[in-house]
Amino acid sequence: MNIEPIRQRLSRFQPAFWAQDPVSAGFVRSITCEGDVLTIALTLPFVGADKAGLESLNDELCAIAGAKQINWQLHTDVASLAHANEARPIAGVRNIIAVSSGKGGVGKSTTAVNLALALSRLGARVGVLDADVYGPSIPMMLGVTGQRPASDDGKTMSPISAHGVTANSIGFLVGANDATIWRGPMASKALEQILRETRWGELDYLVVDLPPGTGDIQLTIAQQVPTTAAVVVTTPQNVALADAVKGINMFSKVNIPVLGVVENMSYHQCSQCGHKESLFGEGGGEHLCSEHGVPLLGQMPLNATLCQQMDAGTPVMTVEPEGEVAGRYLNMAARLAAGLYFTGKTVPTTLYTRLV
Ligand SMILES: Nc1ncnc2c1ncn2[C@@H]1O[C@H](COP(=O)(O)OP(=O)(O)OP(=O)(O)O)[C@@H](O)[C@H]1O
Repeated sequence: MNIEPIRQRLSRFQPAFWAQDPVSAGFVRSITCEGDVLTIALTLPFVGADKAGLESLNDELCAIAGAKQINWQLHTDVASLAHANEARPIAGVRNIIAVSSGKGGVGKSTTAVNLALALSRLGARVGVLDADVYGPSIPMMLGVTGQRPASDDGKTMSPISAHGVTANSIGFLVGANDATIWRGPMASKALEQILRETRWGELDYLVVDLPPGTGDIQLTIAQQVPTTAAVVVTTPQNVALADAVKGINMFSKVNIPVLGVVENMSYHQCSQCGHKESLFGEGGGEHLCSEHGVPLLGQMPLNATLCQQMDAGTPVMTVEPEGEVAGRYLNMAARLAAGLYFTGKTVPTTLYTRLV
């Protein structure tokens, strides 16, 4: 069979969030036709492929190939991308995504946890590092408060597993109130230890929840972690947006690409009548993104259930994975994963080795 017309059609198709078509991106592994089944095998270097988008080509491809059925074989092997700073890489961890916010309380940890769970649901191996040493909330949000990472050698720790991801946090090691009095150097030393002494194993993505703000501490942390790229979380209020700009500028100062902005608490939708109300103003995130040339990864409305679920340690991604809110996180995660790949530079993967 002449596969050239099939390749040509694929090369004119750009799935959602991709910066290239599958052919020019080098994702097509093989195209074969047996009987009346056309099999197209793709190897993707990120999770969250737009399968529905690809399948929208089925009728056309069948007509081109004279086939009756298309068999898409999607294989994912997440690429390691070069990290943007001088920090020593962590063997086995392919990509590190820092989640930050200029202002406190805008939903940074909520976003970090749900994006991590969404990446995991899309098929990735995911870890979460709670670098918010002054207010570690990841243990509570993952429902594992009070657990302690085990250490069989007295030097390294096994991360805690919850809802399909692994996590470590200063909150597992000291009382939450003890951490808040730490000064900058102490906090960053503690973080260095949790980052490097955790046996993360093989991870496609490590999501790092940074402390809020854009001061020296955040900058030090962003530089001590071998960060691949960052996400900035904001609410639509002017005060939060102004601080989000500081966050974007902070990352650009240390050459860490900002993959996008998540606008959280974008609006309130009445659970009774469905009426939408923009409590904090409208279009703030969009405006910020267009002004600073970064993508708007997504918007998340104010949602009382989401808040209750996070407080109870049963995140929305796990209790209502098919729901509207989870769908928004899955969409952001797919956009994030593709954006990370297309803005990055692929490097060889270093395999995990047990620390001795
Ligand atoms: N979209 C949302 N709708 C409703 N509640 C939300 C939403 N996002 C976050 N929250 C709630 O707001 C509170 C603050 O969220 P979170 O702890 O994620 O913020 P943060 O920016 O990480 O805070 P900090 O500055 O303390 O690190 C939490 O109780 C959380 O459940």
